[in-house]
Parts: sequence; structure tokens; C-alpha cells
Amino acid sequence: MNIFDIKGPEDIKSLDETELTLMAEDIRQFLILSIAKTGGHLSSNLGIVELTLALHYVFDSPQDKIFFDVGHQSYVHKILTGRVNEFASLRQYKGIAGFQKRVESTHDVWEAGHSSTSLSAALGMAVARDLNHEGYQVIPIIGDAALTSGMAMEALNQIGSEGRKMVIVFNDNNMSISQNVGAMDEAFTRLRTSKPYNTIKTDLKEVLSINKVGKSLLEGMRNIKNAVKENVVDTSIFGEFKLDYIGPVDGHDLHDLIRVFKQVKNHEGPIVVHVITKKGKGYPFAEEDRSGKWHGVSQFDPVTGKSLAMLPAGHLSWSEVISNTLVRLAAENEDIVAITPAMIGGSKLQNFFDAYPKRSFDCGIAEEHAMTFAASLALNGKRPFLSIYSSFLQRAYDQISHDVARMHLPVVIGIDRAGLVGEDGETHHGVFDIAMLRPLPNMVIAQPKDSNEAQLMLALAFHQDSPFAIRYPRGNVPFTPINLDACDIKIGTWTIWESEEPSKVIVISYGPDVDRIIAKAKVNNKHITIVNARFFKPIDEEMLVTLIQRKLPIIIYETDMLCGGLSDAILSYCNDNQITKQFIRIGLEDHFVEHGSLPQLRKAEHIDTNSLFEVISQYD
Ligand SMILES: Cc1ncc(C[n+]2csc(CCOP(=O)(O)OP(=O)(O)O)c2C)c(N)n1
Ligand SMILES: CC(=O)[C@@H](O)[C@H](O)COP(=O)(O)O
Ligand SMILES: [Mg+2]
Repeated sequence: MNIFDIKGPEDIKSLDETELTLMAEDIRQFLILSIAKTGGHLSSNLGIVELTLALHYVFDSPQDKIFFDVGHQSYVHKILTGRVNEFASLRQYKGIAGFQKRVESTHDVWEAGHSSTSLSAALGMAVARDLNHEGYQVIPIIGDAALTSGMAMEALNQIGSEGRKMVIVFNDNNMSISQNVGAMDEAFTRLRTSKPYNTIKTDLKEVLSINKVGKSLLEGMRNIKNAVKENVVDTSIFGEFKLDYIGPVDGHDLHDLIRVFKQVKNHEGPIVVHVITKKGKGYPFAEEDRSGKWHGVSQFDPVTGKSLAMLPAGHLSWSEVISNTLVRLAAENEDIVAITPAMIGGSKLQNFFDAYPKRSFDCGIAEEHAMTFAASLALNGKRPFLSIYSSFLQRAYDQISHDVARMHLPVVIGIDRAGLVGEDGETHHGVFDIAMLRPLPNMVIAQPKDSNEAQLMLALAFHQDSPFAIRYPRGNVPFTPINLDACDIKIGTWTIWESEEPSKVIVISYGPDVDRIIAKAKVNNKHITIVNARFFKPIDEEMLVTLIQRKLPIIIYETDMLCGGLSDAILSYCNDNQITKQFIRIGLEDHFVEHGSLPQLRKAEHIDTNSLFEVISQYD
């Protein structure tokens, strides 16, 4: 059968194991060629081909609920549920999403993008099922990194005590985006490799054949347990949570996978099926990678493995500008330490980790913990830099409020991927952090307009004593290292650019848009004043009052949520100081923004510079 003929999971149910194996190979080749054209999450999907095939072969989606933690590895599921012909549009504007989406298919029974929600979701489904006297199966698939996160642990805790029927598929590829970290990961490694489990691996086949003559799988396991030794079936951490466990199972052996899933179908209560897979399976570049380079990719040449993304000469990513500067500052200040919650690659912190291994901490997917850990380091005399993606910062809101801001601790928070991020879409746009952080007392919140300002702001952040959030977007920026001692930025000050002719309009904006607007104003000979509102908190009240006194129209141009953003700060100030002024506000309205390229999304949301200049044209 051709993969382009798959309309739904029923189409693969008639295949025999040989045909399924051929299908797995076709899917792999398809994934490589298709993702090479569109970009996307390659290696996790290559690793989960047989596992997804086996699940859809044995269970009956959508009645049975098969869903993936994070969702970045749901491409095979999309292929098997009738979306193969839509892959040319993967992650593109109005195309299929890179994660599960309920509007796309009835087979997408849960949506995510952030890690470690699947087990809580599974319990919700199982409880609702039981309360409704229904009989479907609940099958969350969770990776070894996602499973170490606090949220997953909280869910396991309740799943164990509730004892509801579900099959938790533990997809263990011994990798997070890059290498997995932490004590729990070490426990997984023991579980994966220890002799007893190798024994079980062999015994599993016996168990399955025992079952063929009528005994249940678990009965078989219990027999082994009794026959060998109590500790042979060491259910390890899962046993502590009162979960049954079976594994490890070879995640690329369709035969074993199918037999195990057929067995656990009839199991009462929650059971973990531990499946060992290889991230990047079948594509040597991705298989060998331990750095995370092949986790999420932009377009590449499938033959050479070379990325087709071009970094313009003299540019660096914003993340690199920050991390390079951090390395320089840390050379002068031994108290600086760096923390990442599992995003060492994306945050470009490898150079810091190499330069200062003892001052570098990867906490795993644990944003809440990372923030409180940083707070305590600061309280105890260190100068922590916590790099965190804007959308993942949402996980650490209580900690930044309760621990960092309330105790007024000098944690420097690098908010990476601030603003719209593009193809990852709704779950990943970093558009809420300004609104989240502004109400918190003691916070300084800033965004540089260019890499010079970024370097100076970071230096400033370590020379003051408040919690300091510095936000910067995904993407690249021209970069030259500058003298960090020459920092003349004062907290709460904005800067101003004036056209040569007297201005007819004032635009207040921030971030890299400031220079884009200046460039466009010059080209179009617009007579405007452009303000770089580089601090959201505190705002530059003095400059604001002066601007208002000029009696010109003022446009506040934001590229994040309007609600709670810069214009809200300005309006509140005016209201509280009896200043009457009507502003024109541009920014994101009250909805979640879909996925697509940045230019497309900015245009669709009317926050591109063309939209701004259409408004400017009404006043000049
Ligand atoms: C809350 C949160 N933090 C960080 C991430 C970024 N992230 C996406 S996938 C991933 C690694 C997931 O590893 P694992 O669960 O083992 O799945 P694998 O990719 O290995 O299949 C991380 C850290 C995220 N999606 N959500
Ligand atoms: C699924 C996930 O959360 C990450 O893989 C994310 O897609 C990374 O985004 P960047 O590509 O911006 O690092
Ligand atoms: Mg993994």
C-alpha cells in the first residue's frame, strides 16, 4: 500500500507485519524528504514511526484516545490519520500544524506544544470515561525528558492513586532536545540497561508465548517474578507510583510492539509500557546527533544534510548576542551563573557551559524549579542568569512572583523567543510576558532595539539589584562586540529619533521594529518622531509627558498582546496623572495567533510595518 493512499488508521489494520515494516520505511523516507522542504521536528518523528504504527494498528482511534506529549512527534500519527497529502503545508500559514490540532482531525483528541501535559490529560479522559460508563482506551505517549518534568510527576502521583485503566507509553530515546539530564534520567538509564531488564526483555517473549496459551501477560510477569527473584521485575520508579510496568520493548520491532499492545489492552488499571526508541532513526545525520541540531530543523538538503537557512554575514541570533555577552561578563564577575530549563541549544548557551562548566546548570524541563533555584542562588550571593523562552516562562509565573519579585532578588531573566515565533504557532508565541510581568512589584522589564543595546542592557542588569527581565526575539541581528564598560543606559529611560523636518506624528515602539520604522520613514520621507520605549517597567514618564505636550498624534505600535502591554502602561500613567490624551494603538488583539511565517502572521495581525505606515499616512 502506498502511504499517499492512507485515509485513516483502518487502512493499515489489514496489513501484515511485513507490509507494516515496509510501510514504516516508506513513512521514514517521506518524513525526511517532506521535512527537508518545509522544516519541522525531524528526529523525534523518525524515532517514533514503528511505535505509532503499532498503536494505530492495535487500538481504535479516535474512539481510543492516542495522543502525544508536547505533540512535536505527532507527524506519523497525522500521516496515519489521513493527512499525508497535506504535509507540503506543514507548519505554514493556513496549513497543518506542527502539533496535534483538534480542528484538523477527530483523531487529535488533545492539543499541546508545551511539555508534560499528557498524563494530566490522560487522567481527565479516564475519569470522565468511567463517570460516563464508557469503555474507550486512553493512551498517552510521553518522552523521557517530558516525563521528568514536575507536572508529569504530579499527574503520576494521582494516576497511581486513582488506579484508572490507561496505557502510558513511555517513549524512551534517551534524549531531550539535546541530551537528557538529571537523576531521573539516570534512573531511566538503569531501567533501560540493567541486567534484570535484559532478562525481562528475553523473558517478555516467553511471557507473550505463555499468553498465547491463555494466561494474562501480567500473570505471566508475576510468574517470572516469583520464579526468578522478587527484584527481577524491578518496576523502579513506576512501581513507587503504584503503576504496573512492562518493558523495555524494542521500539523499532513492530512484532514485539504489536504483541505487547495487544496484551496491555486487556490490562486493568494504569500500566506503563517502556519503549526504547532511537531519535533520528533511519537518517544517519540525525541518528548521530546528540546536540539537538536535528530535533527541529529548517529546510535542508536531504542528501548532504546541510541546512539551507542562511545567516547573513555579520549577523548572530539574538540568543547568541546575549550568550556571548554573558560569557564576557562572567569573565569579570565570578558570581555570574547560567541556568537553562532544557533549552541549552535553542538558547545558545553551549559556549557558556563550555567556558564555565561549574557555573552552568541545565535543570531539564522544569521552568518552575529553575526560577526558584535562580531566586535562591541570588539570595545567596550569586548573580544568576536564567534563560527561558517567553512562552515557557508562563510555567514559572508563581515562582517569578512569589520567589523572585517578592523577595526583590537580582535574578537576570533572559526572555528568549519574545514576540511572535512563527511556525510553532499558538503554543509558542512569546506575546504574553510583558503583560504577565508588568504587575509584579520590583521588576525591571526591558527590550533592546539592537545588539549594541542588548549588550549594554545585559551589562546593566548585572550592575543593579532588582529582578531584571530582558526580552529578545527569535531571529538574527547585526552584531559587533562593544565595550561593556561604557554602559550609559539608565533604567526606565527611552530614546528618541527625529526626522529632519518637523514631525507630524509620534510613534512609540520597541525592539527591532524601532530601526525598521526609522529605515522606512527615511525611505518614504516621513516626518515622524520615533521613540524607542526600551523599558516597559519603569516607563520613561518624563519623556512621555514631553511627548504628550507636543500635541501630535501618538501611535503606540506593539508587536505583543495589547492587553497589559506598553500602551496599557502608558494609558494607566495618563489616567492616574489626569492627562487627557487619545492614543492610536496597534498590537495583537484578544486571540491566540496561529502558525505561519513571521511576515505572514504580522500582516494578518496588522502589526507589520506596512500596516503601521498606513496608519501614519492618515496623519502626515
Ligand atoms: C514547558 C516546555 N518546556 C520546554 C519545551 C521545549 N521542548 C520541546 S520538546 C523537548 C524535549 C522533549 O523530549 P522528550 O519528551 O524526551 O521527547 P523526544 O523529543 O525525545 O521524543 C523540549 C525541552 C516545551 N515544549 N515545553
Ligand atoms: C517543540 C518545542 O517546543 C521546541 O522544539 C521548539 O519548537 C523549539 O523552538 P525553536 O526552534 O525556536 O528553538
Ligand atoms: Mg526523549
